[in-house]
Amino acid sequence: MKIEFYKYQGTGNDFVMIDNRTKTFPKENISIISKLCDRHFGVGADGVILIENDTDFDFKMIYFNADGSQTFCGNGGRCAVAFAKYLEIITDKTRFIAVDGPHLAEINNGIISLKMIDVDEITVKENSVFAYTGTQHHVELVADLDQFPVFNKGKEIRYSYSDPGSNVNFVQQINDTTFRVRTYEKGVEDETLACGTGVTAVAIAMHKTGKTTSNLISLPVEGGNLEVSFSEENGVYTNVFLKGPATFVFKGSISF
Ligand SMILES: N[C@H](CCC[C@H](N)C(=O)O)C(=O)O
Repeated sequence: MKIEFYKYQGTGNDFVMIDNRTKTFPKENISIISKLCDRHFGVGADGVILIENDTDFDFKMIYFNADGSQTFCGNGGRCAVAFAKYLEIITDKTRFIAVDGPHLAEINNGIISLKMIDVDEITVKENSVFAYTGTQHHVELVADLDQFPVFNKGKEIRYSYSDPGSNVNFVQQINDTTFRVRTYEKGVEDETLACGTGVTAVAIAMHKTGKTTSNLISLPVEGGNLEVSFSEENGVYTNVFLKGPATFVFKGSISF
C-alpha cells in the first residue's frame, strides 16, 4: 500500500498528516502508524493525524501517538487547521471535531489560535497538579530545567499513574507571566520539543496554584514559543486558547 503524507510541525512537535477523506487509511493497523512515526525506518514523527469528512463540522481530526493510542493533541490540532487550509477545506476560521469534542480555530498571519476544551478536572497535590486538557497531564515545578533529568523522571512519573498513565510537564517559572516547559509524553515515550495540551495544563495549573494572576501566559518550550489564554470562574477554566505556529515541512509518499 502506498500512502501520501504531509509532514507538519508545531513548535517542534511533529506529525505525519494524512488526508483520509477517502477513508482508505488502515486505522486499525498499529504497525503502520508506529512505522510512519519511526525516525529510522519510517517518516519520523511524534504522532499521526488523519483528516476526515464530518457531517456536522468542517472536518474530523484523529490523532494517534506513535504507539497507536488515541488522544487529543493541541499542537496537532493547530497543524490539522493549517493542513485543512492547505487542502482548501477551510479558509481562516474553522470548527472541527476531535476525540475530546468540538474545537474552534482561527489562522492569523500563520499563527493558529485553537480553542481547547473547558478544564474543570484539576487536582492540586503537595508538589504537583493533575489536569485533563484533552488528555492527562501531570505538572510540577523544578528549579532548573536545563539540568533536570526530564526523560528518567518523566518516565517514572508517567508510569506512576494508573492506566492510561499521564503526560509529564516540568516547569520553570521565568517571571509573573512566563513559564518554561519540558514535557515527557506518554505514547511517544520520550521528551517532545513541545506539547500543546501540556502547556495548556501548565498555564492553568500555575494560575490555579497562585503562581500567576494573569490569564495570558507565555510558555517557551524547546521547539519555540506558545501562548495560552483563558477565563476562570469558580475554579472552572473556559475560553481556553492555545496559540502558536504550525508549519508545513515536506510532502511525500511511503509504501508498506
Ligand atoms: N503533543 C500533544 C499531546 C499528545 C498527548 C499524547 N502524548 C497522550 O496524551 O498520550 C499536544 O500537543 O497536545
